Amino acid sequence: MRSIYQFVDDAIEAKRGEFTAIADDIWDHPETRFEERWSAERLACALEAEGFSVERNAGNIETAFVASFGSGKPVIALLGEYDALAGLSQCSGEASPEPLVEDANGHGCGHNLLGTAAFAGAVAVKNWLEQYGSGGTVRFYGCPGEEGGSGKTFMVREGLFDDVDAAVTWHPEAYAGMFSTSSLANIQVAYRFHGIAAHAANSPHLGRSALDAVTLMTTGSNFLNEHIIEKARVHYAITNAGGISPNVVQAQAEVLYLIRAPEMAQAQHIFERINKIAEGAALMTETTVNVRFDKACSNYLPNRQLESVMYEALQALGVPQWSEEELAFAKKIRATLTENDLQNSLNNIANTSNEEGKAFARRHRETLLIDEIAPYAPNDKILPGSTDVGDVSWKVPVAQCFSPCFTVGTPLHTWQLVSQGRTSIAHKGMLHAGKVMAATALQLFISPQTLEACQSELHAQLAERPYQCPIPAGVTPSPLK
Ligand SMILES: Nc1ccc(C(=O)N[C@@H](CCC(=O)O)C(=O)O)cc1
Repeated sequence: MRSIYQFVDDAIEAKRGEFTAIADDIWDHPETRFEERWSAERLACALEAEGFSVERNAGNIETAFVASFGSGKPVIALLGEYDALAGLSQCSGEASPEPLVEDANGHGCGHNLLGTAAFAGAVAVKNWLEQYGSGGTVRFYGCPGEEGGSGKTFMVREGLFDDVDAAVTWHPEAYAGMFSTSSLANIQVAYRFHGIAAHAANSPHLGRSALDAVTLMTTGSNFLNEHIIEKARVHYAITNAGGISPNVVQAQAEVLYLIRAPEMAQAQHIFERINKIAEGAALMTETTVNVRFDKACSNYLPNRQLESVMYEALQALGVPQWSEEELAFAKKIRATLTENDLQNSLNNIANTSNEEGKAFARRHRETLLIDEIAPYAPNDKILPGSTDVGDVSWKVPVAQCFSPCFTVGTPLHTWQLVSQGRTSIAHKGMLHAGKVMAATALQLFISPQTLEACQSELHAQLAERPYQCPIPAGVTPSPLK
């Protein structure tokens, strides 16, 4: 048998055109959380055409689906995302901010690539199972609403991962490496204040302002910020300011909080304190407050066994090489980034490893497109962000890699990222990630001992810290309003 690395490389290269077309199609239809109807259907149909059987509306979530090929154990999952961000519309391949459609959505986190690479990986695994397999199931999980929605946490709560043995995924980045850190747990919760409308000049004494309550609540939580653990973060967005008329006392107003901490228990503790601030604000203003739990996700639990399998695949497969045209475009993008953008991006790269990682980041200060694999070292660091892959990682062993899709220094959630997400640079990184995920998954089919080692590692952790889904029963996925 040829090496599995050669196999996945051939399998994915053979359909390069189809995969890049899907990623571009999803880029062309940017849909925000839980409204990814077009994107989910594009992938679901492509999976059906490849012989997968597709369960749509998985877990009763309209834009979630599970595609399976094969039968029996082990069940290995590839996780794909396809949601976009609001307000980030941008023409592709441009080195200046130019919305494609004013005020429209855009793929500012590269999820058009994320979902498509997982699809490519699933197809390569399926091909291998057909030719060489002796049982087992490969699944593609169509995971909606990662951005602010925690789609996967809902999917975990609905039991969709109950019979899965391990999962792999990735995230587009400026470099090839391992997602070796934890991430922040978070809770998102909406506070809606109800007051009494009144003429703001004639009878303000009869009005009770919900907007005052929001203002006092945010003031209170900003004071709280100094008295919580250092790594926690409390952000908010005022989602309803009570109208646009200053001469009407605002009868309703809403603020959406995002509370983050390294551990879910810490986030829950801060959430309780924020609830008291909300009650205090209502008391001060003689308004009432309604608390709506929106969503939550757990911190990510790295699985060192599975990570080392994936890192081996990454090293065996090598990294994309860049053409003169790609480097020339990257140079133009780099010219739009600040020194602070670059430093922040290099810090993020350094954060995924130890001293070697810092040296790697320093070495790439002038690099436009990285063509070297970042060092990997298990560490206790925390990504300053959250991901709903966290909840999957408490359920089954998970490994995640990064793949180079963007110019070094490109921040996530910016027009520069949207612009690069439909170029040959992004396509190369995406196909590369598909190969790494496929090869990692195949090792688990080939070596039951390896899979068992990954599972023992997780079970040892769960014995000490059992998992509880942080989203209470009854809470349903909420689209961006
Ligand atoms: N490899 C990554 C995974 C997630 C993110 C990220 O930006 N996640 C959002 C998720 C927000 C949420 O969970 O609500 C965030 O942290 O704000 C960034 C890199």
